Amino acid sequence: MQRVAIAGASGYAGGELARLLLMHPELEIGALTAASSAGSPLGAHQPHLPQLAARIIQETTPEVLAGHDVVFLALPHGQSAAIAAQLDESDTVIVDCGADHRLADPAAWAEFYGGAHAGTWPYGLPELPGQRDVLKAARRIAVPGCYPTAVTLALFPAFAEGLAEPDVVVVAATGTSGAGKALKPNLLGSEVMGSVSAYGVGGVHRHTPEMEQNLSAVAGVPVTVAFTPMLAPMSRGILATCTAPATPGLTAAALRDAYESALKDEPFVTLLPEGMWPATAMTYGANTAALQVTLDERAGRVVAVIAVDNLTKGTAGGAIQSVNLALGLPEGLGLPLNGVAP
Ligand SMILES: NC(=O)C1=CN([C@@H]2O[C@H](COP(=O)(O)OP(=O)(O)OC[C@H]3O[C@@H](n4cnc5c(N)ncnc54)[C@H](OP(=O)(O)O)[C@@H]3O)[C@@H](O)[C@H]2O)C=CC1
Ligand SMILES: CC(=O)N[C@@H](CCC(=O)OP(=O)(O)O)C(=O)O
Repeated sequence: MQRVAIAGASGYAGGELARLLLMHPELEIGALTAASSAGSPLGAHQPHLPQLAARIIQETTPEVLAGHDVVFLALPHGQSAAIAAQLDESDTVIVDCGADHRLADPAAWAEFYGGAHAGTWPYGLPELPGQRDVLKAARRIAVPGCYPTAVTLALFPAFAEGLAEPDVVVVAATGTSGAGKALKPNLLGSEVMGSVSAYGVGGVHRHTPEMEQNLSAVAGVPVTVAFTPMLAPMSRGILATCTAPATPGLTAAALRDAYESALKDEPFVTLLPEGMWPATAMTYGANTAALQVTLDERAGRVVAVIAVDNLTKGTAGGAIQSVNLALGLPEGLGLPLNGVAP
């Protein structure tokens, strides 16, 4: 058994990590830490985890996090880099579920996040071409953002085969848990229920450079992404519609073949049967992405629609998938393939 600490255990990402780790046969939960909730029982914050209800949350300090094989940092942006810099354990796998170590370009960091760029860690998306080999040796892992996970999985097969022009448009709806637990006026139930609203419009959402980074690496040329996120009245889930101009001469059959071939060995990315379209409910609580692709022949565009659970494949499940690789365990160990329905 390898021992695992969760910093940010009172939050949404920390709670999902704990839920999944309780089902993992090779990882056991050690320290559970947070900030304002330190000293209180985990059950007060994660009532869906009765096995851990009596565990007392500790302060997030290097001393408390020391001595674990894996440390998950599910902390607000900026906080994970600060604590990671104090964790001087080269053999420990340190996993940043926040954004601090995702971007390679300091200028993009400065533009979208501001402040000092903490550096870049191996990117925790095993499905990206070549990334499994990187993660097998990793002792630091940057967990992708939830939207970039969805968008990258939806479009990488097209860009890997040169089937789309590098001019992407994404419109994606997310549930409220994406914003974390902190109370925000626009996330009050009375504001969210019965309404879908756009936010972060006009190229300003901080996940834009991360999507561009991933797709540009696959395409081998700079890819621009026009991204419009939306808030939907659901607790979990992302549904992203991703389109790009088709390269001249592309046929629907060639597009389907490319996706089938890119995804045939991917355990967690399901290319749905033709005619079936993704819905967030397909992935609820599962470490899966449900994907469909087609060619809009009239508009000349590749259209990929994808659903993920932002907390599972979009954060905690994806993080554990990468940790499995880093520890030399089977990549899918302990991770749910089946969702919850209805
Ligand atoms: N929610 C999502 O869908 C996704 C989240 N992430 C990332 O995961 C991270 C956590 O997000 P999420 O769980 O949603 O956020 P929450 O607001 O739900 O939880 C934040 C957690 O961090 C703790 N915390 C806050 N400040 C500090 C600090 N200074 N020192 C130590 N602990 C602190 C909080 O403790 P306390 O409650 O005691 O104050 C809480 O446990 C973020 O970086 C986010 O970007 C990534 C992908 C998707
Ligand atoms: C509804 C809502 O606000 N969603 C979040 C989702 C982003 C997220 O959680 O990802 P990281 O914080 O890991 O980058 C947002 O759009 O900012």
